[in-house]
Amino acid sequence: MGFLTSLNGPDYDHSEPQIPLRRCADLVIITDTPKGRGVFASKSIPARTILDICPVLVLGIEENENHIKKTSLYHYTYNWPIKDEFGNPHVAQAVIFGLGSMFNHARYQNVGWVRDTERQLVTYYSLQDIEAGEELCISYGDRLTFKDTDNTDVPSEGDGIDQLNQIQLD
Ligand SMILES: C[S@@+](CC[C@H](N)C(=O)[O-])C[C@H]1O[C@@H](n2cnc3c(N)ncnc32)[C@H](O)[C@@H]1O
Repeated sequence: MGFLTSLNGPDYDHSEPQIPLRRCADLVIITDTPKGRGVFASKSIPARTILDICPVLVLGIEENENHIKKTSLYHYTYNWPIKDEFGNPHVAQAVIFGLGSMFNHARYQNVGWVRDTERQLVTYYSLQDIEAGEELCISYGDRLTFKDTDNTDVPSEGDGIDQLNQIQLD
């Protein structure tokens, strides 16, 4: 069985209401980075280490449109697939508790994640060996609402290219 399969597979007994949680101990938050707060490795972390298993709050689509979109919380939400009463798919937003909301964006991310829609969890894991002192980042996609401090290739304002558009977390 593969590593990712084991995140959603036999490790979890879906008939049990009890969900095992795991967080890697070798992580710190640094508060004064160019990206604001960020998650960093305090020791080296091997590839495919589970970093955090985070519970999720799925927001109603109208709740998000009418309220959350007007607040800073919106910049911490993930796209979350849901189905309506007729089984039609929609994309809602979800607040991720735990470290999931603290990972900054990098185009070359070293953190991957797996969504468990049934149990409303996201599991984060290292995609590669990570050195002590390295920042742990996910990719938010290529439509960002902010200027990426890592990416010096972003065209300057006035180039007519609207790159800093909407956040897109998957
Ligand atoms: C989900 S939060 C990440 C945690 C955040 N840094 C904090 O201090 O709470 C997303 C916000 O972090 C900042 N951010 C994340 N990645 C960034 C990057 N590559 N360059 C600049 N700012 C970034 C942006 O302000 C973005 O709206």
